[in-house]
Formats: sequence, C-alpha cells, structure tokens
Amino acid sequence: MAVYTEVTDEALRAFLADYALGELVAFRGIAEGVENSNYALKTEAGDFILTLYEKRVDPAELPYFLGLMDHMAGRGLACPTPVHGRDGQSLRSLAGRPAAIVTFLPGVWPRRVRPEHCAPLGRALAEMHRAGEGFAVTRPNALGPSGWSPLLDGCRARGDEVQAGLIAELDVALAGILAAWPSEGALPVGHVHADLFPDNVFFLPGEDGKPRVSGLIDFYFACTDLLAYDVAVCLNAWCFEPDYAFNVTKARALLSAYDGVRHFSAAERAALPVLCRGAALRFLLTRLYDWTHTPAGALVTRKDPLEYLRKLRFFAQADSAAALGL
Ligand SMILES: Nc1ncnc2c1ncn2[C@@H]1O[C@H](COP(=O)(O)OP(=O)(O)O)[C@@H](O)[C@H]1O
Ligand SMILES: N[C@@H](CCOP(=O)(O)O)C(=O)O
Repeated sequence: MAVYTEVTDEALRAFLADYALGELVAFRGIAEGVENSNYALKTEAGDFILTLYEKRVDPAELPYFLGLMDHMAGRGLACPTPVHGRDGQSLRSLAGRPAAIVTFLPGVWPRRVRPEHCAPLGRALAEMHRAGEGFAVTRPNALGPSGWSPLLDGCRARGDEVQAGLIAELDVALAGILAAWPSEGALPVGHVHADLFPDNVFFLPGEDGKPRVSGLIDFYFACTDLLAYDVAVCLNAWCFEPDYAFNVTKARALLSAYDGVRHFSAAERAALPVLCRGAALRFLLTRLYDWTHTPAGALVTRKDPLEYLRKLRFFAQADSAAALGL
C-alpha cells in the first residue's frame, strides 16, 4: 500500500492551477511502493506521477533528488523529469506534505528476472552514472558504511528472534567489511541510485523483441558514493535465483554491458567482492530493522532479512571478481 495521504479533488485542482498542464482528466492512487504516496495523474498535457513525500523522506533532501533527476533527464537518461510550475518551482506542498509532479515512464518492471534483462540493466546503470556527471550538489550516503553500526545496534535487542546467533554473525561480518572497505579516494565516486532493484527498472520489448530499459525510477535513496557500489547493489538484487543460487551468467551479462559503457578500473575490480558484501549487509540491516520495529498489523509488507543473509554468506566465500563474473 502506498497511499498514506488522501488528496481531495478540490485540493488537487487548486494545486494544478500552479502548473501549465491543462485540465485534470483522471487521478488514482498507486498501490505499489512503500515510502511515499504516489498517484497516477492524467491531464490535458499527458500522463504524470504525483508524489507526496511521507515521514521517512527529509524535506531538506528533496532539492537534491529532484535536481538530480532534472540533471540526468536533461542529459538524456530515461528517468522521471520533475515538472516545474508556472513559478519555476518543482517542489510544492499538497495536503500538508511536500509534493512534486514528475513525468510518467512507460514500461513494466520484471517480476521474474531473466538473463536477457541483465545486459540492458548494466548498460542503463553505466549510462546513469555518466548522466550524473557534472551535477554539483552532493548527498552523503546515510545507509553507507558509517550508518551500518548504528543500524545493527538498533537491531541488537530483537535480532536473534529472527534467527538464533544472527547478531553475533553480523558483528563479525560488519567488522570484516569495514576493515576491507576501500579507503577514501581509492575508487571513483559519483551520483549513485543505491536501490536499483527490479521494481525500479522498467522494460519494454525492443524491435528485436528483446527487453530494453524504458526507464529508471525511485531516486529517493540516491547519494554521492562509490560508483561500483551501485554495481554491487545490482549484483545482489538481480543475480540470485529464487533458491538463492548466484547466477553467474546474469552477473557476466550485467558486468560486461556496464564495462562497455564505463570501464571498471583495476581498483574497482579488486574491490567488487567487499562492495557486494557491504551491499548485502545494508539491505539485510534495513530489512532486519523494519522487521523488528514494524508494529504487528501495520499496512506495510515487510521484506525478508534472511534473503540477504544468504547473499552475504555467498559473497563472503566468493572472494574474487572472477567468481562474480568479472
Ligand atoms: N515516473 C513513473 N512512471 C511510471 N510509474 C511510476 C513512476 N514513478 C512511480 N511509479 C509507479 O509507482 C510505484 C511506486 O513508486 P516508487 O517510487 O517505487 O515508490 P516508493 O518510493 O514509495 O517505494 C512504482 O512501482 C510504479 O508503478
Ligand atoms: N529495495 C529495498 C527496499 C526499498 O523499497 P522501494 O520500494 O523504495 O524500492 C529492499 O528490497 O530491501
């Protein structure tokens, strides 16, 4: 469910008067997503998405997210483009929440990832990294290495209810990852998506019938971090089978397509295994935190933290770029 804040017709019409989008044609809530309230909006000017930013998004960070999408879309990336009102502003307020309208992207996210999705994904990720070049605003990654110890501490009291011995295992894993994490300046940094899971990548069939990326969405974890960390997130999210077996064919397709647009440096290749462990731990920790802090009966689908324990264990023993398909 992802309509936390209801919008009345009256409030919407008043809000739309600040844009040059013509008359309202249709409006409905979107059930997918977890963070914000999203509405599909149709006006005489076309299709759009209206987002009302909810509690977990810091309003002070919205200019970074909207500015980054503006910058990337301006450089040709298929990502949502913020719509600017008559006064030039894209960030406004509706029903007591910060709100923005962005362009609607066609396409469907893959419910079941096939190897044919992975090369277009790798290319799109590298193109996104290129499209971020020159955007001068920065945002540190709040869910990067410095955020992992406090997150783990927040799970300490109830984490072992999910699996016996889990917290002790994560303490050891975290210490190992932090000790091996690339030092500052060792790897190229840029604007990363940081949550490029299958539900954030839309595909349409190309002329040859094969899937091609039609759009990337949900830039609300984007930040300034190691570019190769984004690749590690994708290896975690796209290259495991439902039985948690790592699919090296998918990984090879993703990595080689990425490298075709933006070359991996030797240091990035060497660091890829620890970046994968870090990315697995990051999603494990946020899921574990939500699992142990979401009140029973809350209208939110909690995601399984142990999926990422299996992935973390895989990456802990696959300790070379070659074992990951690079
Ligand atoms: N620009 C867009 N174009 C088309 N659909 C979109 C767009 N942005 C969001 N959506 C739809 O809204 C859903 C939830 O969006 P998302 O940004 O993932 O929400 P949340 O941040 O709350 O998880 C997506 O799965 C998609 O169906
Ligand atoms: N991808 C994360 C959860 C973030 O949810 P999203 O709906 O905003 O993409 C996970 O799988 O844990």
